[in-house]
Amino acid sequence: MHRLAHLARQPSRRIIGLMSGTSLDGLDVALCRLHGHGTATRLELEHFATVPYEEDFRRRVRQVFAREQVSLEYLTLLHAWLGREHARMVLACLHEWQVAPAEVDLLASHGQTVYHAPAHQHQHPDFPGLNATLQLGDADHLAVGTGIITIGDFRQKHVAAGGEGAPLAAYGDFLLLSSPAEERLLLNLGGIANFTYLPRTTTDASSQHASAAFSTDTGPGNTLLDTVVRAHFPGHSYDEDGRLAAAGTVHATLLKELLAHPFFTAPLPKTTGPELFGPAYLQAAQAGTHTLGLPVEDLLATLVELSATGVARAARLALGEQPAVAVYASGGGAHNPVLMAALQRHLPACRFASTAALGVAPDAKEAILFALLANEAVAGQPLSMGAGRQRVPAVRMGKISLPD
Ligand SMILES: Nc1ncnc2c1ncn2[C@@H]1O[C@H](COP(=O)(O)OP(=O)(O)OP(=O)(O)O)[C@@H](O)[C@H]1O
Ligand SMILES: CC(=O)N[C@H]1[C@@H]2OC[C@@H](O2)[C@@H](O)[C@@H]1O[C@H](C)C(=O)O
Repeated sequence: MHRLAHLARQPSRRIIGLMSGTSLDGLDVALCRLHGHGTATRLELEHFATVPYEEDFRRRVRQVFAREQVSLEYLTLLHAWLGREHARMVLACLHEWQVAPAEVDLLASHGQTVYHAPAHQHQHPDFPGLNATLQLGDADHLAVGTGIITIGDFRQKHVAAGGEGAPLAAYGDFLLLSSPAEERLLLNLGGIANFTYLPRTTTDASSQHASAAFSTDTGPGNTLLDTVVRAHFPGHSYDEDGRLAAAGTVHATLLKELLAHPFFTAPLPKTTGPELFGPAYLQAAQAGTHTLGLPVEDLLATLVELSATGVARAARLALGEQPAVAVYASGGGAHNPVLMAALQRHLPACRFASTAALGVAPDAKEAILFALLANEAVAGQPLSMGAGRQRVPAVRMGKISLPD
């Protein structure tokens, strides 16, 4: 605790942010130097790596991932095992980068979301209106395994304060990427797609512009695309550069059926996950439109269109009929030219670029977010954002795990 108090007073901190997302492609590890805190934060990314998950690793996570019913024994074992595995991966990165654990101030661990249950999605009769979310990979294992003080389990505070536990991106995007020059959407195309809306900053009152920033999920990003590729091409996990989708044709009837889900018209902000946008949702829509035998290229083309339409609809809900803002993309889907082209078509008045144009590596952005949140937990203040229904809970997030 003395060490934490000391750290809080330092002008800068060296923090590793960890993110393991819904795509289960690997653990993102971002070693950051953070200067200051709050709106004065400045960040340097010193090192970044994605430690890929082996097939057997993914198999274990999939035993419980987004499943309504699982073995409680398996879940318990996985919680400890993931913490230990993530610690091992962090140590391997540090070894590679020739950085000693003692040279790192904090580890910020998101863990692995295994179930996301916002009230609108679970509708369980025993828990009406209750938002909940569960991340595995216990932070004590990371702290003890690496010797680095670890801040983990960020999402619970957000839920406790009235949010759905996600997206947390608004907190980091607001601190790092707000601009006096332009209105921005920070669009993350992961397994699930989400964006942060950032109005222009005004010169004086940062509190005023903070009042309108918020983030929301928009629907599937890559998750359904990956599901289809895995089912049709064993050993492959995604449609590289959208080549298969580019060769297909959008099936209008299937698209309409997929878009009929009330999630797409629900007010912002909202969150979702593969619990909803998974194989059962796709199968039901295909069965209902007699398209179970659709060629895989057409199916992928339709799902790209679904992801792009989800983003465009949410952008219109946030910004009106003809959004005309700067959009900065990140996440794996930003590497998919077919998806990016569809987005530009849906939002013709927006200017698209990668977050790289803002100095933030697009694959590292979510891991960086957790480093930022840990920095705020230790040295910052709760941040107030959003207005009305879009109010973002004013909280500092994360729990402290000490190595000894
Ligand atoms: N070159 C590429 N072409 C097409 N798709 C790609 C490419 N590179 C990555 N992707 C997609 O990006 C996915 C990984 O994205 P990312 O790592 O952002 O997801 P995540 O962080 O796990 O998800 P989330 O943000 O929902 O938690 C891959 O599974 C794949 O679908
Ligand atoms: C519950 C959960 O893990 N949600 C993730 C997921 O991946 C993308 C999207 O769905 C987003 O809402 C969130 O992650 C990012 C890092 C966030 O909280 O901003």
